[in-house]
Amino acid sequence: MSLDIRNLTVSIGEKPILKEFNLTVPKGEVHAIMGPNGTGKSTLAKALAGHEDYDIIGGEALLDGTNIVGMEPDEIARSGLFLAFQYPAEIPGVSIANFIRAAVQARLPEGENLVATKYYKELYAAMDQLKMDRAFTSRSVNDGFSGGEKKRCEILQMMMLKPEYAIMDETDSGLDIDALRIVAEGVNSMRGPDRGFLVITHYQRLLDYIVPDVVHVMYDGKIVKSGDKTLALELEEKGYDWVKEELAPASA
Ligand SMILES: Nc1ncnc2c1ncn2[C@@H]1O[C@H](COP(=O)(O)OP(=O)(O)OP(=O)(O)O)[C@@H](O)[C@H]1O
Repeated sequence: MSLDIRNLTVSIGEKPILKEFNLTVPKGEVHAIMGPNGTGKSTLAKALAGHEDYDIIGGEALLDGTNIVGMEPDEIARSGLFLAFQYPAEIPGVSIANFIRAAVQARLPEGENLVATKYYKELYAAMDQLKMDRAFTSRSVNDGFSGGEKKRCEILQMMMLKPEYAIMDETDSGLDIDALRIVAEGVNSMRGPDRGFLVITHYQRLLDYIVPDVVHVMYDGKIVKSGDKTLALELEEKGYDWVKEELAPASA
């Protein structure tokens, strides 16, 4: 059981961004992707989530064997893939409680109804874990939230939806040190044999808290190097130039 991305080629307008991209994240593992700005990390996340601006012109993305390429975003979410956005959208007029409730309901088998008392009990427990004030439940999704509050709200959604696979796009950006730890604990509490994570980050520090099984380096629309968690430390220390030099030693 895995999220299996095979030869995925994605363009924005005429510009190719992902070029025959390959990656497998088995259930039970946490994979991290690092890489210089503009190499296509967010493009990967958004293309997998079915964002309309990204044209998938080749390849497939198999979620436990089912190809999600071409599916609508809500169908992809119902299939068990969750994306925590780098820049979460604001949804004025829709409360967090109602938004998450509708999303959780949509993932239930047809004919099954969410029991309100059970839902709120779980919601409050997750909010307590993330140290979110309960007053947030009645606020509109992300409307006027600080950067860190938006990221906590994303993790709250993930904890309630319990996806099979979660992609986190720079969830650590904008978090203060305490919030980083709390968010990481939220993620760690969800780690297990039935779930896979893909964590996109620029900073090794996040990976001290969410310890990855595999670290990948993405460059120019492809994974160009993979290793264990020590690769992140090496990147932090040496930057990306040595990886680029390894790719093109003749021109270095
Ligand atoms: N909607 C868009 N329209 C045009 N170009 C885009 C669009 N979205 C992304 N791009 C371009 O695609 C390339 C890859 O962007 P992407 O956001 O995937 O990179 P990234 O690796 O996530 O970068 P960062 O580390 O800075 O977040 C960039 O050159 C970017 O300018």
